Amino acid sequence: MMTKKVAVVTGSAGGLGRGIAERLLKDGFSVMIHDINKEALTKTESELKDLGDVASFVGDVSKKEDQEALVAATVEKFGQLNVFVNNAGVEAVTPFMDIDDKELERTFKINVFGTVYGTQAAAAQFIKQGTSGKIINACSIAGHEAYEVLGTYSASKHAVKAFTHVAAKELASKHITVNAYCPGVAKTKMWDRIDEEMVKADPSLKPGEPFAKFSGEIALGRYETPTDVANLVHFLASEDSDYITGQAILVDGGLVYN
Ligand SMILES: NC(=O)c1ccc[n+]([C@@H]2O[C@H](COP(=O)([O-])OP(=O)(O)OC[C@H]3O[C@@H](n4cnc5c(N)ncnc54)[C@H](O)[C@@H]3O)[C@@H](O)[C@H]2O)c1
Ligand SMILES: CC(=O)[C@H](C)O
Repeated sequence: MMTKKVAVVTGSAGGLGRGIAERLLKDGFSVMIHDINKEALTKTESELKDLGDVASFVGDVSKKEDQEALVAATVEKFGQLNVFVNNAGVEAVTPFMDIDDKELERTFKINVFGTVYGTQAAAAQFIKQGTSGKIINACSIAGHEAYEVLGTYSASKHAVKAFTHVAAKELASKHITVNAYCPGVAKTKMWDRIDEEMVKADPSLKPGEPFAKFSGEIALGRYETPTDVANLVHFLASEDSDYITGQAILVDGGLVYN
């Protein structure tokens, strides 16, 4: 009997992470969903359980010990680890001159330190198992371009892209691939908050206008859904992507071209 492959998706109580977890369950993975928000995570786990083998783990990606415990709990529950999706992330919306220590620390601790800790914990497990493995990071169009009032966030996603390249180079000899998905504009709770903060930063804007302006520039004429992102992560988690590593792939409907 073939053993089922096992995936972890961080920050998957809602938004893009939940969409990714759903898709990987449909693909036949056993999936450990994970989030800092226990209540939302428990609800999501019960909603996903009919799709396949799902379990949940509450943790904070910015804490190295939590990331290690997440991998340990996954292996204890499902016997191995094959795919680790560093999806959890937070936004920061502030005019450049007002960026402060608190914002820099929070954003970098979650988006950058979290990705590094998750990658280290997953790679250590793949090496211990003596198997190949796939690490898949959440980057963004903001990791390719830089956007006004999104300076801290853009810088954090550029750092995620750089760590994706470096980890891919260093881990290739262990048959571990490291890639990133770079979504454009998806209507999740993150964009609800970005919209609200952009309106606060520029009172000439009305609620909904920042989202409409960003998504209005998408060549394919509609904003992104979690399914659009999950379709790419499905590919990056599959054997079809075995010869791809170190890439930060845009999945944005035609918004950023590089
Ligand atoms: N929504 C977009 O348009 C968009 C575009 C590009 C990239 N992204 C990236 O995709 C990822 C998911 O975005 P989303 O829109 O679904 O966000 P979201 O805010 O809707 O969901 C993020 C989830 O991560 C969890 N989380 C936050 N901090 C955490 C922590 N410290 N530890 C564990 N979990 C934590 C939240 O509780 C939440 O459930 C993020 O990395 C984001 O930067 C989103
Ligand atoms: C939230 C995000 O990464 C882009 C700017 O939509």
